[in-house]
Amino acid sequence: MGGGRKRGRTQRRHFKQGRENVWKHNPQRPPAGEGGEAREDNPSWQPFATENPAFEEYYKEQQIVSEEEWDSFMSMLRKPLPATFRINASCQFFQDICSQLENDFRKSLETEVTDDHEEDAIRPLPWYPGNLAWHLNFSRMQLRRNQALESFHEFLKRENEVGNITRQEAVSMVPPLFLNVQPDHHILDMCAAPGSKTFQLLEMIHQSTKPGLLPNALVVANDVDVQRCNLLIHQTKRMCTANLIVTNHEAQNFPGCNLAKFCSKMCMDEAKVQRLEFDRVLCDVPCSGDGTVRKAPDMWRKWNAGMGNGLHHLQVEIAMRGMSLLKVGGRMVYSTCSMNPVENEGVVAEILRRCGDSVELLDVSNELPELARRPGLSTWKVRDRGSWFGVHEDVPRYRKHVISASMFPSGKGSKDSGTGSSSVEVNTDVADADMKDSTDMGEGEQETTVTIDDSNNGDNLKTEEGTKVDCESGEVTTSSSYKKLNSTSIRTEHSDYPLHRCMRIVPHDQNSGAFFIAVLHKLSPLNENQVVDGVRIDQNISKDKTEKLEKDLVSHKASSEENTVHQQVIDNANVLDGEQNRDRDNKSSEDKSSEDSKVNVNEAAKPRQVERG
Ligand SMILES: C[S@@+](CC[C@H](N)C(=O)[O-])C[C@H]1O[C@@H](n2cnc3c(N)ncnc32)[C@H](O)[C@@H]1O
Repeated sequence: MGGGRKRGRTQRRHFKQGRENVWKHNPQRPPAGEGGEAREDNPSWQPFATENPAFEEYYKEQQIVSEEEWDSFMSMLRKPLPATFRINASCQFFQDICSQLENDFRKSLETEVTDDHEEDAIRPLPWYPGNLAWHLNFSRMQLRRNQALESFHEFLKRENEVGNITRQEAVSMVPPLFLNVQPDHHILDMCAAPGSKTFQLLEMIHQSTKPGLLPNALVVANDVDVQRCNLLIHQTKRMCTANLIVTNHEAQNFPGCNLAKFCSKMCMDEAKVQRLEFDRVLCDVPCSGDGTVRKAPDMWRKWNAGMGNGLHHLQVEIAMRGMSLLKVGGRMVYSTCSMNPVENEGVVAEILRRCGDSVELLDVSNELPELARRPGLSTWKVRDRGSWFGVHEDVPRYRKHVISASMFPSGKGSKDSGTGSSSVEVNTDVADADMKDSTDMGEGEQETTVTIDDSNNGDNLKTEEGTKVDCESGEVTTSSSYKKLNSTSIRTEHSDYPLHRCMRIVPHDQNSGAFFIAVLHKLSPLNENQVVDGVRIDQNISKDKTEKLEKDLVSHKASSEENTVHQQVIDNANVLDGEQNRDRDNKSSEDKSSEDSKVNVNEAAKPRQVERG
């Protein structure tokens, strides 16, 4: 307990220091001595600059909302985000908490309503099942400062601390709901920290289990950042569950795990080792986070188009690893708190391209009907160093290693694609982004920390030929092959995939943050080419590469046969999926045919053309 208190204080100190840094950069900082603390109730003064012309230009061009609603969209983005929380339906005092909210607070807080559009001080979110999620007509700041709200604030803090409620941004509660979790599921949360969605998943598996009994389900919550894993553990220990494993891996290289069901002697027999496959995968990837701007207003200052471009490949690789770890018949939800199509529809389209007929994008329009959402985009553009590109072919050759074909709607690369379309690295050339989620934070937790190295995305950028390009005007001041394309006259393309099935949540539809969600269903095992090191199936793999793949597959098989490990969960880092499955009794899988997963090495090494259209 003492340690927890200490950590809380340290986090608060870091949070304050973070604020101070924001103040330093904020030209609208109130003059000293004018009592100038951030005051949301003073309309004439904003604690942060809530403008960024590049941001506005970008999203206007991407047409994420219509021209008519642009002003409502922008003005909602500039408003502080109302606080929301979720009740833990698996907790002992669940009924008492519900009745306290309905019968006491809902009435006693009525007089505190300040928003003309809202009648209730607190109300359940209509789309969340069982009235378990609540919306407050107060921001977190108001909650802290308003005397009349003090007892309510104390209630929230107390119940949050013991795990009876969780303070979490409304839109962040959406992805787990689309997983349709059952109490016997194996669930992988690939990028889990700080753990709000993990907690939600734990609530779901415990909710339908009788008190005192443990569900058969297992949640594996992973994050690459060890400090954030600490936050994740701190968050999830409130659940007192035995059904959680926290891991610290790169999600894109998440190891294949085998379950040894019986005692160690039996494990000697390879036939008894069972591969751990997941019925559900949550792929809530690191993203530019611009959908959280209402909660993290320093995003206005930090935002640049390169942030999304720089994360696209990592997001694809994480999602592909998730897909390969998913059982046939299972669901994976891909989500971001970004509005950027390069991080959203662009990634989903690339997953569909790589997985071919093995994966479908589900139409979930009949699930959570009260949740206001918009269809995903089928057309978008890519912005790089001040220029817009609608097709990959128009990207200058020397930028093709950064701006790859997979970022575009068709995913089709030009002949001079360079390595771009098969790159699996995070493009630190574009933005060195250390993305932190800010959708879910309780009291005393840290606020968003987004560290973007935008040195390459400043106003004036140097091209590789040493030519200066003005990012916003796009003017080239000396001769260069990097020519500005007028965004209205550029060629654009349309994706053939049913990307309208993706869901976009926009802030002005239901007074929330912005979010992106896609629900994917695995229909059959992935072809090995689809998962091996991100090798693109739509490329002609050279003979050399094919031979190398064959060799790797054979040598992997040999080594995995030599190294039979005897432990309860056997961790085979970075092994190829199908290969690992081979020759094993794979009864746990819902595979429609276990024969499907027995891939012939020579067959597997051949490129398979499954791209549509
Ligand atoms: C959007 S946040 C996740 C929020 C979390 N799902 C929740 O609801 O609380 C993204 C997380 O991805 C983690 N991350 C970044 N790169 C990663 C990688 N390569 N593998 C695994 N996790 C990664 C970050 O540390 C961060 O905690």
